[in-house]
Amino acid sequence: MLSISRAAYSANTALRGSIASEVAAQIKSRHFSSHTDNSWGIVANRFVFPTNSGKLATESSLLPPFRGFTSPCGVRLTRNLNTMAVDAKDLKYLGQEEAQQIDQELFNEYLFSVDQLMELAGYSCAVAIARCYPPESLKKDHAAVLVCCGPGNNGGDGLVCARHLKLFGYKPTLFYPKQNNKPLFKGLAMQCERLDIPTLSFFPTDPQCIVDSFNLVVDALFGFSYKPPARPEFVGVLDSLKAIQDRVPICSIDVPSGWDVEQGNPEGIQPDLLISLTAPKQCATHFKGLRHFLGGRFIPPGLEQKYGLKLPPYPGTDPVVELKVSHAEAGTP
Ligand SMILES: NC(=O)C1=CN([C@@H]2O[C@H](COP(=O)(O)OP(=O)(O)OC[C@H]3O[C@@H](n4cnc5c(N)ncnc54)[C@H](O)[C@@H]3O)[C@@H](O)[C@H]2O)[C@H](O)CC1
Ligand SMILES: [K+]
Repeated sequence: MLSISRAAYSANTALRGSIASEVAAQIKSRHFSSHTDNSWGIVANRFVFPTNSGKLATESSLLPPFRGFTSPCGVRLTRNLNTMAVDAKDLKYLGQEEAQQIDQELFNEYLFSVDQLMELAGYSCAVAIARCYPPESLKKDHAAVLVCCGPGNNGGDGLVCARHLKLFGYKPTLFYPKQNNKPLFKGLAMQCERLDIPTLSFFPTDPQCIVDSFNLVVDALFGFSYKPPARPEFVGVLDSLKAIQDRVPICSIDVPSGWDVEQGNPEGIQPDLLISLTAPKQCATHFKGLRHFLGGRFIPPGLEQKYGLKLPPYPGTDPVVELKVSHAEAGTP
């Protein structure tokens, strides 16, 4: 076991080189034990560099780099071929203030607790991810997935999602740099820890480490309360996600992180999968990825009518409904 901090990692080129060459040489596993990383202000339980059992699948050994049809992790994604996908044209696309109003009304008028809605939201995200990227189709390290969680409720959805992904047979790892101290969040983080979900204590500065280790990145950094520009402590992470997005698909929860909730962000990350919660936000009209789901099946009909949400019917008992993605329509809510 080896202790490592972010500073040590950055300063130690030999260590970085050894991590990279580990992948090339298909070395079996590497573990980093508990430590405190003050530069992020967090205590991470441990860092585990995912193990590679058997032959490591590299991009070139798997597939041609066809973004838009086949993801580099070997999963075939289809667009608009899913007959269950519904036309999103009738849906209402929410602005930031309206999304926050609905949220407050759910808590104050309908007396839901945050825990309840977060559980349903995070669960629906895990279901949508499993539909698009079944664990058995992911080649790297037993379906290894990196779940990046922010400080707000979007991050809480990510923690719940990570827990369900683990129960679905994935191998999630958390990156949760600014941990929320509220009891709800501490509980969610502890549940992940008890499920043996490790937490990265720093974000690898070498994008290749992420590419080699993870099949997918779940983006739960910021949701509908984000206000650009990103504060300095998150700029590096958002840049790293941009650097790897053509090689490791990003699945964004509710809002692609770093996007203005209404205007989007053409320079920002471009997820392959977007899971909107409650109702899509206006920025979803700028989504250029492959598949778009609606989740968070908890809106009472009275609230749906009051805000004119025109939600599509969810199939059967499903917690998610797939929305058609039509890039010709992007920009017209
Ligand atoms: N009704 C629903 O649909 C539900 C949705 N859920 C999820 O909750 C988020 C919204 O959560 P909220 O806590 O209001 O905000 P965020 O998570 O988006 O982020 C707030 C967090 O981020 C910090 N922040 C804001 N701007 C910046 C910036 N420019 N740089 C750095 N940090 C920033 C801010 O200080 C806060 O700490 C919604 O999207 C859904 O995912 C619920 O889980 C269930 C109900
Ligand atoms: K997000």
